[in-house]
Amino acid sequence: MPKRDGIGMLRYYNFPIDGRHMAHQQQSNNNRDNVKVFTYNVVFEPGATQDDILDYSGIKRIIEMAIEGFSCTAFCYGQTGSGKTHTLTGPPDLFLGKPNLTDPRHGLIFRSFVYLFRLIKNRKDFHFILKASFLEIYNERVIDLLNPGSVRQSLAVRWSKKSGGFFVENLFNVDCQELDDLLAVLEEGMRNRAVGSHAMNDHSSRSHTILTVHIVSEQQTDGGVFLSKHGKINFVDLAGSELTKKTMSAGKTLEEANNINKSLMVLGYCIASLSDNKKRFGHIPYRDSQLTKLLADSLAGNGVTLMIACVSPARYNFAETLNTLRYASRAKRIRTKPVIMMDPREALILSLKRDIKSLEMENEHLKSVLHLHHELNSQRKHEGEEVDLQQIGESTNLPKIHMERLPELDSSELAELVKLYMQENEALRQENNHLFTVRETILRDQEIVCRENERLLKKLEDVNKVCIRSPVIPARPVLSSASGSEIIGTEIWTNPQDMEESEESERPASTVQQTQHNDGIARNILGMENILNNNTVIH
Ligand SMILES: Nc1ncnc2c1ncn2[C@@H]1O[C@H](COP(=O)(O)OP(=O)(O)OP(=O)(O)O)[C@@H](O)[C@H]1O
Repeated sequence: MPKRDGIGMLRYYNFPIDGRHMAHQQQSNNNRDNVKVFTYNVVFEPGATQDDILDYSGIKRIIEMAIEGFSCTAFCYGQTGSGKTHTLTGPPDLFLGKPNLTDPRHGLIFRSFVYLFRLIKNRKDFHFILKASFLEIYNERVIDLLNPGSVRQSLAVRWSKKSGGFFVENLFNVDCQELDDLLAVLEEGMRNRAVGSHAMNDHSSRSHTILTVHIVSEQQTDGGVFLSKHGKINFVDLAGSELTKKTMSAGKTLEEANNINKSLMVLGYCIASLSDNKKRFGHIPYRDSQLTKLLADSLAGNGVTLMIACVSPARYNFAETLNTLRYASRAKRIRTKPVIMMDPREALILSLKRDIKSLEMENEHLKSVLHLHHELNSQRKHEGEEVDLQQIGESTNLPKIHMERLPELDSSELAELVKLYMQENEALRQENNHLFTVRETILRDQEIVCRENERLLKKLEDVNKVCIRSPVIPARPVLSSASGSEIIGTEIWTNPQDMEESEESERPASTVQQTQHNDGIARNILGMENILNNNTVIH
């Protein structure tokens, strides 16, 4: 059994072959070049149980995402009689009497509800509010399966500017505190949905159904703010595409089949356009059917969608199966950008809170850097060094507000606080930039002085070498009185006649001492410069 979560999934029964085998089987009849290869995230063989579908289809991850605030959808697609309803809800007789909760035939919806409540029970730090609705689209009319009324009045599908999507007006949304409430919604809807029979299925769905569970999760954050996320999960059981010749539909069933096929065709156009990189940003004909209006968000919005393609491997159904396989692999190419749905006011508060926190941190950091410079500055001043640094303002104009108090502020006050922080941080940034520029200049000066020092040291060495080699007549002070080893203002001269003698003769004390004496080297360098430029006579 494959174990990968994914958006595309294939289920078939009765015959042990998958989509790839199907193509190979056909190829023996036709040309070898006609082999069709399709790839899906998971392929379920006939032996797969309902539990396997829950474990390996990826639906568990989808439910977790719905709890985290994403808009999720799981839908079954395929020709009539291929097992869509069986996969989602199990056989229809499950809902006739009192349901047996341990029946292994229960489908994906029932199992997902159990899994959902298990997850919710484990997340004690959240408060959950669950609501469910169940509708069907029958002959392009939207009917509330939880409140169909005696005449099965249809509801209007409208566009919401606020949410930027379509919604069904006056649809019943039932509070579901317990698992039983959700199961009751499922049972009620299954009892009310339109079912008919034709040559290919005794219990054929004559409508598309959408069961939606809205999950609002509330959590108290560190700052005391309550954050709520609005996730949802749609379970969509599409009516099967029908070749009316095969189903031998007539009268009412024929009208139903035409409407089913028409809406599936529009769904096909939408999927084809969305999966084509050139067309996906163009016009998508969502408005051409009620089904695509209500699935628009799942197909291309900010949601996550799991598609389960159901096929019949019988040779008799080859054309329909190939169609479904193509449909599913096209749908697999659609890319959505899932986002967590939050209350806009709470999302604003959360983002402002995040801004304040990061600005506060930046503020602290900038202040500490400035403080460091300030200390350095005072130290230098103390040592008598002249440093031209700007004085640093210790105090700030920011109101000191504790994080716990933030929830009490309304969004305009929060925005004002963010503005103040931004102004203050901008000023601190500028001050810091100035200090860094000064620092850079000082470092550059220091480097120049060092280089100059090195140059002079080298010169000094050269001079010393010459002095050592030359016989030296004792130094005669010419400028101020020279003391000890210092040669400032000392004239050194050599007598050419004494050259030979000089090698044996003792070096003058001043020179010897100077080469051994490294203290006050900087002053010596200055002195030597003087000598080289003015007084020294070297023969
Ligand atoms: N995996 C399966 N294992 C056993 N029986 C199955 C399986 N899939 C489908 N069936 C049986 O096949 C019949 C048709 O299945 P189902 O009604 O689920 O098809 P459908 O795709 O929903 O058809 P329609 O589009 O007409 O509603 C049912 O009797 C169902 O119990």
